[in-house]
Amino acid sequence: EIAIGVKKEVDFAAWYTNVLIKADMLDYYSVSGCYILKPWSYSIWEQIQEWFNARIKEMGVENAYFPMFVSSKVLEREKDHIEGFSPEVAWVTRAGQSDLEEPIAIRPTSETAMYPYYAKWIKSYRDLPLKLNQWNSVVRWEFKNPQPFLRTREFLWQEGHTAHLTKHEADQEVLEILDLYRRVYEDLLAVPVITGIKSEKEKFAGGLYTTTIEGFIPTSGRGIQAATSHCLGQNFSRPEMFNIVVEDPNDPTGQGKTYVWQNSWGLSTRTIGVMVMVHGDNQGLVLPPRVASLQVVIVPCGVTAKFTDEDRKRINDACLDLEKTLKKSGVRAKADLRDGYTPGYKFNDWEQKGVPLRLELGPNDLSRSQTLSVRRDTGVKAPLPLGELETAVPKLLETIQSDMYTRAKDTYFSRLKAVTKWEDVVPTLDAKCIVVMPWCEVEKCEDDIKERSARGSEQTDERAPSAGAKSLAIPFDQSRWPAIEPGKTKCPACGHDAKRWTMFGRSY
Ligand SMILES: O=C1CCCN[C@@H]1CCCn1cnc2cc(F)c(Cl)cc2c1=O
Ligand SMILES: [Mg+2]
Repeated sequence: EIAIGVKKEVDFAAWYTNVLIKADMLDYYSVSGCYILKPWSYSIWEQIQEWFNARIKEMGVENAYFPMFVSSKVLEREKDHIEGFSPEVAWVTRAGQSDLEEPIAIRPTSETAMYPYYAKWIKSYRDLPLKLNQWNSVVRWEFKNPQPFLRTREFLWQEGHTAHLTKHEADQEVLEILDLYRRVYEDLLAVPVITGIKSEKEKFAGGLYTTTIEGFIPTSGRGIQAATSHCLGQNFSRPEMFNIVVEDPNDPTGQGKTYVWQNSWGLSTRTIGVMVMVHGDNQGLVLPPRVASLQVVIVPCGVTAKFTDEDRKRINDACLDLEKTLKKSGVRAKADLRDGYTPGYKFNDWEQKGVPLRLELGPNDLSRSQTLSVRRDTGVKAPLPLGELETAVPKLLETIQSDMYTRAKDTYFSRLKAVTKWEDVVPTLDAKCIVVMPWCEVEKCEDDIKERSARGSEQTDERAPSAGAKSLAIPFDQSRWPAIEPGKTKCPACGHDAKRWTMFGRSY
């Protein structure tokens, strides 16, 4: 039976929320747009945190904590930084019965909370580089319909904010962090991403450039910005902004000053939503073993009513032995000895929760001193000799991890369509694919593409118009597509000279 009650390809939005509820990942909360992260999903965030935290510390980044409150005069420090964002800023206006003198913003991101203090603390080039990170939550009072993990009014993330003496140093770190983000998705979550740079229109307006990892959700055919690493340039350190300036040791006169070069980078619990959408199926969640809080569940089988109590005990003890053996070899395993539930019920329960591997153990298995393994990702069953579990199970988990990644990567790449003729754009988007175009990189052209690619815009029939395509990224790796011949290859949208292959698509 369809455990989730609705098929993924039939009603994706309903499937998504059903999976999250049935897998006990979250619960709805009394404030709309907010969700409770239950242990089954929070443990995934903890795995990501542990992995990422260790690696940024190796880079010399230190964790700190700034207050969540930002005074209005500080937040509005630079009009154009927050223009466009201000409708989503949440404000504290009252405490108890009394109104506050000045409303206080709840941080939507921490640049304006942190950088006045960067200016205070950075007095000499010897104070550089300053590399601080925060694990916190931010609030953005979005009005578009919320989606758990993907668009919520409060979300958990990390936000790194660094200051450097030179652009070169900042440029290097931007890419180093971006590669860590790529690895969080590809190595931990088995989710493929494409690294690249954002167009001028799509970048963080307050920065110099934005690098990004772009995910892809095959079921909806939409791209999704999976994490970003911005170089802010000197935009936030210049005098009109936070005036973060040091003497320049590289200046031959010895009198020179330089504004510091800054980066900021963020990865959020959106990671979890992407992982659910990419790997989940009609039985529910499918967890990559690397981040599964439970990697192996052991279920006693074949124990029927006619069995004596000591038979039942013999099987249960054997399951407990398996659990102990696996735990000793570093596998997160658990024997499900719950009374009153049939094996079938337990199978369904753990399949919905996405546990990567099930080991069934019945009297026949015991007599052959083997256990029947069942993979969650493919359903493939294979007997494993009890004596070889310490090596066979970790190996099988690694195989599951890499197979999940390979399958997702093959799907992603099969949906990247090189398009050189405008008439192929909308059909490609409608086929739930991403358009990769030799693009001119002119912002006006980008606006046109978005407008002209909104389905139902050019055709006469007013079918439900769907959002146009926006540029997702200019991939760093251009070698996947035929070389663009400067002055020869033309942009399919406007006919100007194309510069680089660029991904366009509908997106979250
Ligand atoms: O994306 C990241 C990584 C982590 C640190 N921050 C940057 C830029 C954040 C842009 N951004 C994003 N959303 C915002 C919402 C707001 F209400 C206000 Cl006032 C500002 C912003 C805003 O600057
Ligand atoms: Mg936003």
